This record gives sequence, C-alpha cells and structure tokens, in this order.
Amino acid sequence: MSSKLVIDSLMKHYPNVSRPAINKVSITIEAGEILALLGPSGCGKTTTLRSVAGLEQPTGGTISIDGIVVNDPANGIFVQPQRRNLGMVFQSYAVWPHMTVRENVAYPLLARKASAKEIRSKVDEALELVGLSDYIDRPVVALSGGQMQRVALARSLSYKPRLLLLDEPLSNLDAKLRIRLRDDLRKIIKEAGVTALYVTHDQAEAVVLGDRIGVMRDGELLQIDTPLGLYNNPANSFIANFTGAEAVLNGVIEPVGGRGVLRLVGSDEQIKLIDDEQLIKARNVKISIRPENVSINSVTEGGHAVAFVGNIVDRQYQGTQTLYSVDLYGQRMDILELGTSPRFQSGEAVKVNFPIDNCSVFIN
Ligand SMILES: Nc1ncnc2c1ncn2[C@@H]1O[C@H](COP(=O)(O)OP(=O)(O)OP(=O)(O)O)[C@@H](O)[C@H]1O
Repeated sequence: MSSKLVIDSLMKHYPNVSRPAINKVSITIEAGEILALLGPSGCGKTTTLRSVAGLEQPTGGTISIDGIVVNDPANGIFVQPQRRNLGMVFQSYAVWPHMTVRENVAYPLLARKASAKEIRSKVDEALELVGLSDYIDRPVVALSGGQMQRVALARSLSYKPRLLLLDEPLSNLDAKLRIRLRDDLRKIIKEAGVTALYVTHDQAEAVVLGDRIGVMRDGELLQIDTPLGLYNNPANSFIANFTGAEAVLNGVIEPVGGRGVLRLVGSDEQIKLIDDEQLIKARNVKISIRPENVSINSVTEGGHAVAFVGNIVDRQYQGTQTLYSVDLYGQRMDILELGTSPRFQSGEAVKVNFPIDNCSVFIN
C-alpha cells in the first residue's frame, strides 16, 4: 500500500544559525509517485528527507502521511520514526555485515513479529524484485557495493513501507554500477508501487528516476515539475544552469507594437517574439541554451530559420561526442555534437542554428 505525502510550509532552524536550513518548503507526493529532490550540497534536501523520516525535528510547518499528521511543531505533534512505517536507503551500505542476505532482509520482518512462513515469502519476493534471488544465502560482506545496496533496498521494501526514502543511494558506487542500478531502481520502485522521495545532487539521476523533480537552493524549493517541464521551461537561470544549460548569452529585447523582439547582443537577427511584459520591460536579458540543442553546419550549407555565423575557438573531443566552444558576436557558447568523428576544426567559421523553442529567456 503506498501513501500520499504532504509537506506543508516546512521550516528548520538550527540553533545559532541565522539562515534556516529549510524555508517554507511545500511538496505533495501522490501515492505511487517518485519525487526526486535535486540541488547542490547544503541546499536542505537531506534535512527535508530526514524530517519526513522523523530523524530531524522541523521547527515549523507540517508533514502528513495519508492525511495523518506526523509533524506539527506548533501543536506539539511528533510521531516517532519507528511508528511512521517508512523504508530508508542511504548512501552508506546500511546492511548487517555479520548476516547473510536472507537474514538482512528478514530482520525488519522479525522485528515486526511476522510468522516464519510470511517472512520466507516476503524475503523471496523482495529479493526477486531487486534481482538477488541467487544470492540469498551469501554473507553480505561477500557482495559488491551495488549488490549491498540492492540488499538494503530489499530490506526496506520487504515489509511494504508506506513511503520509501532514498538519500543519495548511488553515491558510493563506481560510475558503471551507478548507472546500472539507477536504471534498475526506477523499475524496482515502480514494481513495488511504493511512494518514494529520492534525494540527489545528480541531475541525470533525478531525470531518470523522478516522475517529478523538485529543485532546491539555499533551503528553498525553487521549482517542481516533470523532467520534461523542468528541462524545457526552467523557472530561472539557476535551474537552467543546474540542469546543464551551459550557454548563457546576453540578449536584448526591443519593444515593437506591444510585443518584444529578442535579439542576440551584437546581431540584428530576430530570434523570436516575446510576449512576457516583465521581460519586455527589462530589455536586457539572458538567453540560456543547452549545448545539445544547438546544431552547427558548414557556412556553405543551406539556410535555417535563425542561424548565426560564429567561429570555433576550441574543441574538446570526448570520444562519443565533441564539445565545441564557439564565438558568437564576442560571446562564447558551447555546442555539443554527437558522433565519434568531429566535423569542424578550431578557427573554422560555422553556421549556428538557433533552437528557438528550446532557449529560455530570463531577466538579468
Ligand atoms: N546539525 C546541524 N547544525 C547546523 N546546521 C546544520 C546541521 N545540519 C545541517 N545543517 C545546515 O543545514 C543546511 C542544509 O543541509 P542539508 O544536509 O540538508 O543539505 P543537503 O542539500 O542535503 O546537502 P548534502 O548534499 O551536502 O548533504 C546546510 O547549510 C547545513 O550546513
């Protein structure tokens, strides 16, 4: 059974620290949904997760699980962690080293006084879910890091928690394992049908795992949206940047008949028309573009709706792709081209095809 989690105006003030670690954070996670909480180190994501777990006492706001309030400091309500029926997986492999895989996964069921028959079937089911059925009698210390995290996950899911909380569970794994377990994790969580809160500073993890992503900075929740929404309509330049839009160019908007014409500083070419009044009023704006959304062509190739001529100043061959640094009217932008053979040289003039629908415009 999965549950709905509602976090409302949550606050956490640590004693003797002026800025709150979390500041009026409100998030609703629907039953069966995976919400990834993304943000740089120190933004307050772990504090939010630990508050939901009951391991941290928030100083304001409320948390409720399936309509039952578990935290409400203003009214003296605090439900102990063990009474919240949550599953947790952390960065460190929290497994019992002296036990086998079976004993580890059975542990929370024993603590809940389940019958031997029930324990057997639930352990089998949880290990099947994480793909470790063949390792059931192995001591956990004889497993790889990735397998230990699968044990930790199976142990957290075996007793069918109402919510699964995961705090950077892939951070200690090497790159290849991290990607494999990342891809499997979503399938496992969805198959278990459990509501999940997943904390990470890795945007790729958030995108692959989350049904929605919440982005935090300095204790505040800046935006919450689907991965597609977040990537294509970031609310501000911090989010655009944090989710990988590396090129930020200076733009200017000229008002024409109630609308605004967006141009790149130094160029006469119209990029697009703008209707946002605040942007038109600001005039000087930032245009953020993802390197992978821009394409480049030889200057001799055919036209494109909005194309600028730029010069390649540098290129970095990355094996499966090449990252070009291009000068555009005195501004630098990165452009990424997939493929194992770079097509352009440093110093070459190229046509830069501007992704009109995929550029975000922000006030300076
Ligand atoms: N016990 C504490 N006392 C005082 N300040 C704390 C305490 N624990 C955390 N903080 C502060 O609260 C803020 C949020 O910390 P938190 O651990 O939630 O961030 P985070 O986004 O999870 O970062 P990381 O990814 O590095 O764990 C930080 O500024 C941190 O320094």
